[in-house]
Amino acid sequence: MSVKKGQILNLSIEKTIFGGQGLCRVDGLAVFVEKTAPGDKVKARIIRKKKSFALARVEEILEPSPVRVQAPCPYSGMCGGCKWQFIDYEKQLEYKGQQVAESLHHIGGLENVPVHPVLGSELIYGYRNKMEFSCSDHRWLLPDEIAREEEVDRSFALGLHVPGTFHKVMDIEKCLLQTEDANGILQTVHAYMKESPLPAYGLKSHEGFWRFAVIRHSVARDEYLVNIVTSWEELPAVQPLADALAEKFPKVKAIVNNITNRKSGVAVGDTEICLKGRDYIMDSIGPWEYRVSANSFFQTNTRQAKNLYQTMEDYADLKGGERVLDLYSGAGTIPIWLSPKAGEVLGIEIVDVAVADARDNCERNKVDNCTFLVGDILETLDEVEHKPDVLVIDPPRSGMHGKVVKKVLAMAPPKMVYISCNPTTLARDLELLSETYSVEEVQPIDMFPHTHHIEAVARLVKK
Ligand SMILES: C[S@@+](CC[C@H](N)C(=O)[O-])C[C@H]1O[C@@H](n2cnc3c(N)ncnc32)[C@H](O)[C@@H]1O
Repeated sequence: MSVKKGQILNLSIEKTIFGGQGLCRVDGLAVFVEKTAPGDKVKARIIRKKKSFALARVEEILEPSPVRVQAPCPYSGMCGGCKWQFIDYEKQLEYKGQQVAESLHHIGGLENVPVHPVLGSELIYGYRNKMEFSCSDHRWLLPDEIAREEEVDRSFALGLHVPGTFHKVMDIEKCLLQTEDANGILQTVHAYMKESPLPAYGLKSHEGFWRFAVIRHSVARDEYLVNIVTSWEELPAVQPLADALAEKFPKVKAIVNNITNRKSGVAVGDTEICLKGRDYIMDSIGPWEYRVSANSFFQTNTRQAKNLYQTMEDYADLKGGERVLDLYSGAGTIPIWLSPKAGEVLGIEIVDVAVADARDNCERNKVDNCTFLVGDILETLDEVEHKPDVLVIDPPRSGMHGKVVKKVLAMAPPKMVYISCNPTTLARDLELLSETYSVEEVQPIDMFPHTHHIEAVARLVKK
């Protein structure tokens, strides 16, 4: 049977793929079906047909999979924040483990790499220490809102994006991935911005004032940082919001205003103004205290970050006195974590504020064997004078630049630990590194319950 666009088919979902969709085959053709779980039997419409695959949308669930559970969030199924709430958590872990193993095999061509069972997250709701909410001058309506469209004010939204879209923002009252207090903060910011005479940013027109509200929580101290991102500086508009937040929420210890007129949908300002209290919060991972500024990277699941760093330390297997190089070092969390056993650790990071945090964090923790270089790894790697004994790599989702991989291979450290938040780029990079390194084992760690995202730590040894 040849599959055609518009056709309605009865499908049995076999598995999930990276990206979170369900997969089944129709006469050998891969059909990806959104919002389904393995074991689902669905009636679905083909919405796109390509030579090697098709996409289908569910019209009706004929028989739900036994792995389905009731999703507690009212936005589940519509919001891009987390798409897997309707799948039992133990099964999510199983699927994520399979995806890591299959990426290594299919993308990296790496066979027989031991992939350990996924380490689950202690908290599966309220686990995120940072949420970024987008403003929009056009509220995207949910199905039940479409029915009463006239009653809904469509001129403002503060919330999360519809999956895969840059301009469709759903208005979010609360997000179950953050704390209750953070939801209270979100509602106060929402009410203030909506009432403000200044307009929300238009994601198509690129005009408007209010751009993002970023809420950061310190698990160790139970304190909050709120970052209000605007298109231009206008203190009379933002200062009353900061004052109101500080008065209503004593746990809010830091409020900043990032200002950017860039069109990119990134909540980072070209300038930052401290509106109230500090311009950072303090958090801990394990025994270490870390200062975290609005624009510094910090692992978003603080409790699980401890397991991530413990795995990284186990894989680095320092015997004492080694020279360690940490690429993509953020706020210095990994160098400080390894500092008691290492001889010296050099971190490289592109964001200068994060490096300032890293240096401050060394002082606070009385660590004196870590140094940092600010810059793009691609160029800054050339400034590294001494060959490291151990290399730790923790790049963004896009993985390492091909030229960085070449430089790493030329450096040829005896051991490497690669931490990745994207199994596909992990597999790609490990394949390139496997020229000289054997991948001994991989430990997937779930930092992001209810999403398809999965962190993985790989141990590499020079052949
Ligand atoms: C996944 S985070 C890891 C941070 C840190 N290792 C941690 O555990 O918190 C990746 C970091 O790489 C930095 N980064 C991204 N591209 C970079 C580049 N080309 N050169 C240097 N650093 C980069 C980001 O700013 C971010 O801090």
